[in-house]
Amino acid sequence: MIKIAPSLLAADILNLARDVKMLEESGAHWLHIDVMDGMFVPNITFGPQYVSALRKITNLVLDVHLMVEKPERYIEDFCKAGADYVTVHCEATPHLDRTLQLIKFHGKKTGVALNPATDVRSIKYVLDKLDMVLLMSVNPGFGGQQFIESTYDKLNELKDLIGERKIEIQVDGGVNDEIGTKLVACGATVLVAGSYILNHTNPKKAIDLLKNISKN
Ligand SMILES: O=C(CO)[C@@H](O)[C@H](O)COP(=O)(O)O
Ligand SMILES: [Fe+2]
Repeated sequence: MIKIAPSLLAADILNLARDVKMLEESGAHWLHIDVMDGMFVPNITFGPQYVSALRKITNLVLDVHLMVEKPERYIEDFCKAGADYVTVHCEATPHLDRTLQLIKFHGKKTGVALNPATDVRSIKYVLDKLDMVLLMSVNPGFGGQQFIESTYDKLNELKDLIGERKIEIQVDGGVNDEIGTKLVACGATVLVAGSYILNHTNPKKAIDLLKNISKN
């Protein structure tokens, strides 16, 4: 089954609890939390406090996407705040293997994110430590950007690299139902969608369309 992970970057920050309840009632599986530090990416967003506040109001999977330089500095904080998945960028640390071990040490699921220009082979030697790979289909930093078409080829390469291993394949950036259909055909198992879901006139309908992709 395809998992749908709305990005809270597109939620109304002053009505966060309302939006989370609406996403729960609309059938979202995960909540995707975009953490940006103003260094790895130009934008600044949320910290561990945001995750602990969410943890108090929802049982949905909290999927934390760290767009942060040297994420190893913050793994403990985000794990203790209640993250379920912690995803770090392979471009952001010289110590990817150690950082993944740290996430596992705290009992959480591991993810590695790859920017659009990063070769999938850069994660070849950490595959045995991964629960998820996140392919960025826009350049990280902002919601509402246009999907990058080369992501489909990259997905095919990633699937070959992963082989029979049980690793979730998440795609993040510019996803809608039409693009999602092609992504799932190429092997994506988790779809992140921010503006498509939260700016939709009927977010439940947007989630339903994404959820129904696997049945097509
Ligand atoms: O990580 C990021 C952006 O850096 C994403 O999670 C976006 O927040 C997705 O938003 P849309 O492209 O779906 O609007
Ligand atoms: Fe993200």
